[in-house]
Amino acid sequence: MMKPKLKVCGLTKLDQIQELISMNTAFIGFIFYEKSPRYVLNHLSLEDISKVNHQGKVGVFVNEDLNKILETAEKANLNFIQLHGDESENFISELKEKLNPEIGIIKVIRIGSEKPEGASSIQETITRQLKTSNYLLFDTDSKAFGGTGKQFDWTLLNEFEIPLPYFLSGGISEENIDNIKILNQKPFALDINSKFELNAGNKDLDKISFFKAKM
Ligand SMILES: O=C(O)c1ccccc1N[C@@H]1O[C@H](COP(=O)(O)O)[C@@H](O)[C@H]1O
Repeated sequence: MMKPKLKVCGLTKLDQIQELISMNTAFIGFIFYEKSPRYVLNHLSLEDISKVNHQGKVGVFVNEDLNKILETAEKANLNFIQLHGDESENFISELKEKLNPEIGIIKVIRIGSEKPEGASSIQETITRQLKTSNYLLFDTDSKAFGGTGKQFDWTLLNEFEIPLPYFLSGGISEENIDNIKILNQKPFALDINSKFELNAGNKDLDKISFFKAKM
């Protein structure tokens, strides 16, 4: 089995970013959602982010204006756009058309406590992303959209045909990570966030390093 890559999301401190890069973290995530307690522009400028020398810089957006995403991607020199809201396929198509083709698109599918009939509509949503997205990311549904530290029922993923590599997210921690063995299709990457913080946006690097070694 291929070992999943690691994404650490919700970064706000340059020293922690450099440390994560030196630990060979594959993806580093910046939240561009003003309502998030990890809103990166309260801590760093677009120029600061643009100067971070890494090929896995992910910008997380929630129902953001298309031009704003394009502008942020260019100014912060992002490598991936994570769409964490209710972005339609038309929106993602238009974004793909206008975005630098070297930037990958990660579409988030938020999963709640679905009834069986909900599962078929999730499958349709998953299948539709094939045309426009490069990756999927499964996270727990919530009013805050993400960063809640809550896990969804991972067994649901075994009911879906997942045609793209995917990031597994939503309350991942050292306590639940062993359960990925139940997944038929293994994640391309694990996305960790609030379970590895001293406070919002301030990561516990020792805890991350321990987790990485255990992965
Ligand atoms: O972290 C946030 O504050 C956030 C806000 C809005 C959308 C996404 C957000 N973060 C993403 O949430 C998931 C899961 O985080 P957690 O492990 O449950 O804390 C992760 O993909 C972040 O990119």
